[in-house]
Amino acid sequence: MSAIDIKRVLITDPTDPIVERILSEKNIEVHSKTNLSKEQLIETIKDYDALVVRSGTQVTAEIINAGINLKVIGRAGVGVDNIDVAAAKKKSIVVINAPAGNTLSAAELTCGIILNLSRRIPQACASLKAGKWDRKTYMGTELNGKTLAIVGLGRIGREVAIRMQAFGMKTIGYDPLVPGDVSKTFGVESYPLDEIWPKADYITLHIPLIPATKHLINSEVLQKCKKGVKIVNVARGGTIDENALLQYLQSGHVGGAGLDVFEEEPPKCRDLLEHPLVICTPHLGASTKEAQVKVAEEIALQFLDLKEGKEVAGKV
Ligand SMILES: O=C(O)[C@H](O)COP(=O)(O)O
Repeated sequence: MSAIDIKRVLITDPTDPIVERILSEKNIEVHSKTNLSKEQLIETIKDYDALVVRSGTQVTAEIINAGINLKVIGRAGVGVDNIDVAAAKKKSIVVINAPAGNTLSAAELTCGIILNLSRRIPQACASLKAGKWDRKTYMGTELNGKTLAIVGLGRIGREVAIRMQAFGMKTIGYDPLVPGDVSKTFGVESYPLDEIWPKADYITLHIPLIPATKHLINSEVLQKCKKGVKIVNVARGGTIDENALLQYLQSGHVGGAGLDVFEEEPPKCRDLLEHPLVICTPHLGASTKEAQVKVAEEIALQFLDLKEGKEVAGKV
């Protein structure tokens, strides 16, 4: 790979200061400008040869084409669905992500959501804070002995499996890239998707948003699930058809949903957010101090490698 001359880096989403520290030690100029409007970003980007974003900045073809000096886009995180990778490739702009740094944080949030769904802790807490003493509504269920279906058995899915096994959950899963003998090594029995749905008490998604996964959870799938199934999404919003989910929550077929990500962010689906069986967080999977340091460091070090013409692990 030929060396990429990175001199000026623009950061447009809140990112740990370690990026700036690592890059400025190598005499790379770094400017952090968050909350830019689309127009401001189009105007600003022409002065930079590298861009660092999280999921907040929409790096559209228009932005990429305005980046007349742009050579690299670094995603301080995993998902690159907010970056028009095809438009970048057309202009020979290298896109990299930080594939490993936020794994544990995303897995831990997922486990927390599963526990919260089983006992409705946020709802019970809100009820008590509102002055009620309602022990009846908040009768829960144990996780022990229940089946957790994990769709996507990559880094995060595996960590979720291992942790939830400690609560006595049976873990099953599906991943087209992970054969059954491999998933067995971390205690997950693999099944084709169609066989997963009727077995699961809880379903958690750990998949990217690509055409094949858009609305993976839809009416047809929910119909095949057990009554009372609980759905967790700390991956990408578009993987669930939110209208279908709301309809199945309203009918009582779905017994709960824990959502950290949404088709549109911030979400506009108020009926879904306000449903009493829904617990939700504002895309916080990677929002821990540890994860943010790790992904920021991963991106900065890869920028230095690209500058030296080295191959990098996060090349998309
Ligand atoms: O894809 C990711 O890495 C996560 O969704 C985190 O997104 P964030 O960097 O915007 O928190």
